[in-house]
Amino acid sequence: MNSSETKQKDWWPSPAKLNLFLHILGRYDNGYHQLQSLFQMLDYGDELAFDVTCSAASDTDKERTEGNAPTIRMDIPLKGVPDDDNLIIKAARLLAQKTQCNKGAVISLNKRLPMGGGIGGGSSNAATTLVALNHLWQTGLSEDELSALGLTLGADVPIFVRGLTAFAAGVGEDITPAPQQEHYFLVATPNVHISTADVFTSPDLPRNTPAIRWEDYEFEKTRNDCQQLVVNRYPEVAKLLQWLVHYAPSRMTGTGASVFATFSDYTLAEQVRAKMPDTWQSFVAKGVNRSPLLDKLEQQR
Ligand SMILES: C[C@](O)(CO)[C@H](O)COP(=O)(O)OP(=O)(O)OC[C@H]1O[C@@H](n2ccc(N)nc2=O)[C@H](O)[C@@H]1O
Ligand SMILES: Nc1ncnc2c1ncn2[C@@H]1O[C@H](COP(=O)(O)OP(=O)(O)OP(=O)(O)O)[C@@H](O)[C@H]1O
Repeated sequence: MNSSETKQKDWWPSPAKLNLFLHILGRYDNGYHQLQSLFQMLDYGDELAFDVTCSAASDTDKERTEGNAPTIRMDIPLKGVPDDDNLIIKAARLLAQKTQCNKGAVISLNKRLPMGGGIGGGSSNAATTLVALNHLWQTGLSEDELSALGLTLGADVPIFVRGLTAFAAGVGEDITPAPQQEHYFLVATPNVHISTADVFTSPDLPRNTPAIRWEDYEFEKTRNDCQQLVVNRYPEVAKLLQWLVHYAPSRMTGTGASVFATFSDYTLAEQVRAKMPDTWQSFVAKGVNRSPLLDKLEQQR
């Protein structure tokens, strides 16, 4: 893609998140876990652009299903993720189906976030798709309706639809906005793939952390209940945490593999990043209380 094409697109932010802590309180009958977590929105992430189509799919379009089904497809398929499995396409199809919308979309993705990193890439992409297409297709769903729809795609989708730094309980859908001091985070990802489902099905995972009251939250008094298991299984995550903790308070996010270190100063975070071995992918971002997706939506109205 050349730079003039990039400029013409109207990009919608799809920010990353961090789990500043993640406690596992128990397990529901359906196998999902009862969590408590603090989701911190970041001012850094992927971007999505939507080329809305109003007519039926062309005869040559492989995406054409039956009758006059609209085209919903990626402009360029995400590497390793067929459109049928891509959460962006799943979200768009779900919205079209739910609202009986007869418009389509060709969707471009500027992928910056490491996939399967515990920073919410796919879930955030799904949420941005729901929010943006609900606006562009004028399908008129409320934030509550979009969140409920998002939950069927993944536990983290509702928090990205809401777009606020927040405490989350239940499987992640019971959200209480919780503005935090806006720190800078050095986020680093070792070159290992960790399956969220594998971590959650491990017999070694602790599942009995007592509930905390939100008003009692302090970073130092909390932890990520998945971290020890991941550190034991993945020496690269252990090595990265040992390296980071030397500079700042550090912890794993989600089920890994990404970890974050917290700084009050941007320059300091970048200085530490500059010292980091190249084998670890990394970025520095600001923790924000309001997601850039909400700002984008507001600009459109
Ligand atoms: C743990 C977190 O990373 C915290 O941000 C997320 O809640 C996981 O969110 P996600 O990747 O969107 O999760 P989903 O796609 O809904 O589920 C992936 C897998 O994680 C497990 N899972 C997820 C969320 C949850 N509360 N309990 C679970 O047990 C389930 O085994 C599920 O098969
Ligand atoms: N649009 C998408 N972006 C990234 N991954 C996607 C997307 N659609 C489907 N996936 C699949 O989802 C898997 C998990 O990716 P994702 O980046 O969402 O994980 P994660 O960062 O661990 O998320 P979370 O923090 O919500 O657990 C990928 O390995 C990929 O196969």
